[in-house]
Amino acid sequence: MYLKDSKIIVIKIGSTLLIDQNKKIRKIWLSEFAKDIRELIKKDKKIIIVSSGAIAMGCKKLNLNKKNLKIDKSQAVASIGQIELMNLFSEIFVKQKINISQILLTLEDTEQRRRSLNAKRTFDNLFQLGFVPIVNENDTTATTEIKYGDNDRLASRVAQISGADSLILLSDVDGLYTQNPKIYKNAKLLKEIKNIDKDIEKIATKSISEHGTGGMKTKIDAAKICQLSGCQMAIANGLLMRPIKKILKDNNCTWFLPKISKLDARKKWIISSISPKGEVVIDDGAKKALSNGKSLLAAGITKVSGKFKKGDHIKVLNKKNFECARGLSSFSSDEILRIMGCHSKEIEKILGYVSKSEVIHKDDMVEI
Ligand SMILES: Nc1ncnc2c1ncn2[C@@H]1O[C@H](COP(=O)(O)OP(=O)(O)O)[C@@H](O)[C@H]1O
Ligand SMILES: N[C@@H](CCC(=O)OP(=O)(O)O)C(=O)O
Repeated sequence: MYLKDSKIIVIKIGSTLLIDQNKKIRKIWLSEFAKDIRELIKKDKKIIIVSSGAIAMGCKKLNLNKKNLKIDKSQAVASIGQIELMNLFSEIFVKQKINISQILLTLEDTEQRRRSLNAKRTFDNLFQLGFVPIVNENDTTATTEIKYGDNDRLASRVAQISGADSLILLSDVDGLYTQNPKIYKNAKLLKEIKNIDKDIEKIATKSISEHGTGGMKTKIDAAKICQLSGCQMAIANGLLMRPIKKILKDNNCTWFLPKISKLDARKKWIISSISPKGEVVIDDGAKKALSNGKSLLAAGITKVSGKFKKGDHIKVLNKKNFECARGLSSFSSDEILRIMGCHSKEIEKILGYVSKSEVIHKDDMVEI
């Protein structure tokens, strides 16, 4: 599918792209990149940018060297640099009429299910409002043990949470090479990777630049997360002007292909929920419909138990009280109490507002 057909795209920008070796901000580059984003938005794509650079921008302002910073100092530097970073985006993106917002995440925000669902909701709402979220790690509060430390893995979690089709890690090289191309001039670019084996892990080494953090190692970790989320991931050269246009035109980068589809990844996540919040019992007609791959409608529900909210994981039981499916409810338990046994057409009248017609949509449900 690659980029052309992706609806939700996460793009990660490394610090090296925003600040050059002489500590100069690469404004022209960012302006060109903003044009790329404008083009994608025009094609109705939803974009999330994950941008590094808080520490690099803070170091620039304070005239410090990133390599010698201790963790507590770097947290203060990040807090100073994050404003600089967002001011930079704001100044440049406004010229392309792109609305931006800021989201600062910690490891806990992406690893705890409820918090990650909240983050997903915020992304969805920002898309609806027509804003491009710009994400960074909340470096000011994250300490070593609870820190991503690199935005490559953070970006892959953001891609997973937002249900992205593609993640692009823009770096200072064309992609993953057989050896570090900054050291070995005859290294060869690998264009497509289906399986991340030991050989791939071995060639992905650290960065040699002052501002880069994880090198290829953390990009491979990110690729592994993407492969299991049904998201394709590219490492591409961001130093070029209009880097996204270049990918669309030449595709001269490294693509990591997902191991499962996005739908399967979602279903795997649904089935692996450890604590469903409630249950609904269904009649034989509804059971038959589920076995035929249909959604669960209110008409087939005979009982509801537990207290749950819209979007929560629930169990579906047959009339003998055996679990036959699991899914994400489109209604709260209180709402289901009022609409169960009713025809879908009646729901709006009963609840007094417009809502979905399925209690669990087939894409949000796994049969057991
Ligand atoms: N096998 C490899 N192929 C490409 N780059 C590699 C490889 N091994 C190590 N690298 C290093 O990874 C760097 C990119 O990562 P990094 O500096 O962390 O950038 P970013 O800011 O984009 O995260 C390259 O500049 C290169 O020095
Ligand atoms: N959150 C940090 C980013 C750390 C990071 O991943 O940097 P990079 O390797 O340049 O993408 C910052 O904003 O400085």
